[in-house]
Amino acid sequence: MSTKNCLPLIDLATKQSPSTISSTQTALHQFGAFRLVAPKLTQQCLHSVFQDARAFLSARGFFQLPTQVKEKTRGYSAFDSELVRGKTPIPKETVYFNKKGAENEYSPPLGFQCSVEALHDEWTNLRSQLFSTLSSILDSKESLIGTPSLDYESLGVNFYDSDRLGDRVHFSPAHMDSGTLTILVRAREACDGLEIADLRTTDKLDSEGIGLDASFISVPALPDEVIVLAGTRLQRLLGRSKVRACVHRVRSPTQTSCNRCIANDRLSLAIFCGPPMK
Ligand SMILES: O=C(O)CCC(=O)C(=O)O
Ligand SMILES: [Fe+2]
Repeated sequence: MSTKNCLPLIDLATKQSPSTISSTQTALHQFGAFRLVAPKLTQQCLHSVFQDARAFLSARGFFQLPTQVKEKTRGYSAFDSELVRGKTPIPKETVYFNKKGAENEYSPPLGFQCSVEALHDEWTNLRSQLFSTLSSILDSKESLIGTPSLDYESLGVNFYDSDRLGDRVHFSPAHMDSGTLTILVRAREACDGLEIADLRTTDKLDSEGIGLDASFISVPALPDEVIVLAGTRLQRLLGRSKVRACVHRVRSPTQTSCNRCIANDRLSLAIFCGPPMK
């Protein structure tokens, strides 16, 4: 089953056709996900954010800084420090931006902050339109936009290094995100291990059960597109009959059946967000 057939592509610059509307309704129920045209986001990520995050040619990226420096940096979350379902460590490092938290000795390097800010500006141009399009596709009686308790944003740059994985097969075990939507931006490495569950292939409702039982499809990173995942908050708000929270996982490169995956490390950028006030 190819992603292009399963996950519809929304282009916010055009009116949604009846067939896009109906395939998006289906996809939100079957996978909790769809694709979004966002060339400015992917370009900013590839040409700027990811280069500041990872060593590139001669320049040292944030994740190659000494551990003692990273650990004192605001927003940094160390390797294996985050847990899925409160028990399984995730073999990744992340730096979170615009998340309220303890003040730390260091800020992320200025260039890195600026490139993330430029990407965030591109995202801000899409945010209201994405949520209003989603409301109309789902014919939602809940007003998504303008609800103070839903208006939040946090942005994380994730770094996965297969040298530190040991015998684990997943960079990220199957899980659901707890927010409203997650926008995932990745490098153009066609098949980078991201997989989502086909929720019609299982009766299980919890992410652990779904992870063990469901069929998963791989979601390649396509040029100029990002993936939008529904979180448990959107599922609760609109009801499981309309939207299911996406269960997703990331296979390590050695476990990916695609021989174009040669990179040992992997970067992704996740924007966790709810609808804005206007
Ligand atoms: O790295 C990815 O592609 C997935 C990241 C993810 O699932 C998350 O940050 O919640
Ligand atoms: Fe996630």
